[in-house]
Amino acid sequence: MTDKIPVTVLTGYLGAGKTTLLNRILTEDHGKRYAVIVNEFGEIGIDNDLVVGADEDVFEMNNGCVCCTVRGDLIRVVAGLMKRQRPGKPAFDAIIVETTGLADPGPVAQTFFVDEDVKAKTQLDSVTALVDAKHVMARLDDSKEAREQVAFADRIILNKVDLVDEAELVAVEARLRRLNPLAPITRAERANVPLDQVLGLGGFDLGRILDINPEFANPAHGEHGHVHDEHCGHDHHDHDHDHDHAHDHHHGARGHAHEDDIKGISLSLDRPMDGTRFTAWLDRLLGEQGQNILRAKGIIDVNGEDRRLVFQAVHMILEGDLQKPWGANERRWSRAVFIGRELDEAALRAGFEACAA
Ligand SMILES: Nc1nc2c(ncn2[C@@H]2O[C@H](COP(=O)(O)OP(=O)(O)OP(=O)(O)O)[C@@H](O)[C@H]2O)c(=O)[nH]1
Repeated sequence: MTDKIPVTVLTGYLGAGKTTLLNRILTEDHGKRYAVIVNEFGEIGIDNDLVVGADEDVFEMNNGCVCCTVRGDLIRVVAGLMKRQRPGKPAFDAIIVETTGLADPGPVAQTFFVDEDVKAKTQLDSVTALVDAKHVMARLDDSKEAREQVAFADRIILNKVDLVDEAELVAVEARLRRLNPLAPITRAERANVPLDQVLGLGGFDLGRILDINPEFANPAHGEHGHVHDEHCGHDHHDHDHDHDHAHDHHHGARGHAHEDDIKGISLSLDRPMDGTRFTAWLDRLLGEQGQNILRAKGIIDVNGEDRRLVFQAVHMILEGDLQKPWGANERRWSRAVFIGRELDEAALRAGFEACAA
């Protein structure tokens, strides 16, 4: 045993159930204090508000895409966490990092091996991948990131088993197994896995990852604490920069391995919305364009309603409910993010704004 703080990385494609699992972890009666780091695709923080009991222990990193920028941010956030103390011990028992659904978890995991300071104080416990049983086959076909997430995992949670039949589950499991022969696969509904199958595993297998990528634990340019990978063609000299949005969207031209055809569109409105009109618009939108909408979610200020309307969609599957009331001094506003292919931003914005009450 070491006194290093264990870190669990939750990965999995958009909408697979990472936040659902996170909320399960945070609400279980375990007497532990977790620091949660959420990295979200899109500019408006939504995940932060969807994590239960979201308070000062949730740290958000909103970046348009995931590469060296996020690792620099991650190092800063983790280093900041390590400085906090409870009497005689660190402020947290463990750290959980929820990566964006579009991220290759490799660079995130790498952070815990290449930065000396982080390495000295933390221990990567495991990388757990959530898999959406209904949509994963299509994603494994068309998304390199989805394949990497599965290949990289120490444990795979095959979630949403309620949405498919047994034959399909068996087929999915066979395919996951081909991508990752070693990680145990646990079936789950609403991420209902026993927590001892996710936390405290001591499961991150560096040897296995070095088989896949021998360069994994080496700083790419051989510098002390260098955290960038060989794909990064940017000018790296400043690890202390804040969010470096400036280079977020140029990877395509540099051959960066992101899914450049996928776009995240953030919408917001400071006036209340007409609930009926908004729901009808969203239903119609998902009906017509659900194939292209990988993920949508939002928090809506509904006219005449004290509670916030929270909606979530993965392709055509939509869930929504009224959640906690707006606080007396809280800014009441509606915000939503749509992530997908071939989305018409102007039309989405116009449709959204037309729902104003
Ligand atoms: N039917 C069904 N829906 C589920 C299950 N698990 C999660 N969901 C729903 O799937 C949607 C996405 O779940 P999240 O936990 O937000 O997924 P995520 O991976 O955090 O999503 P991103 O952060 O956007 O990538 C939500 O509407 C959940 O309620 C499940 O086992 N079955």
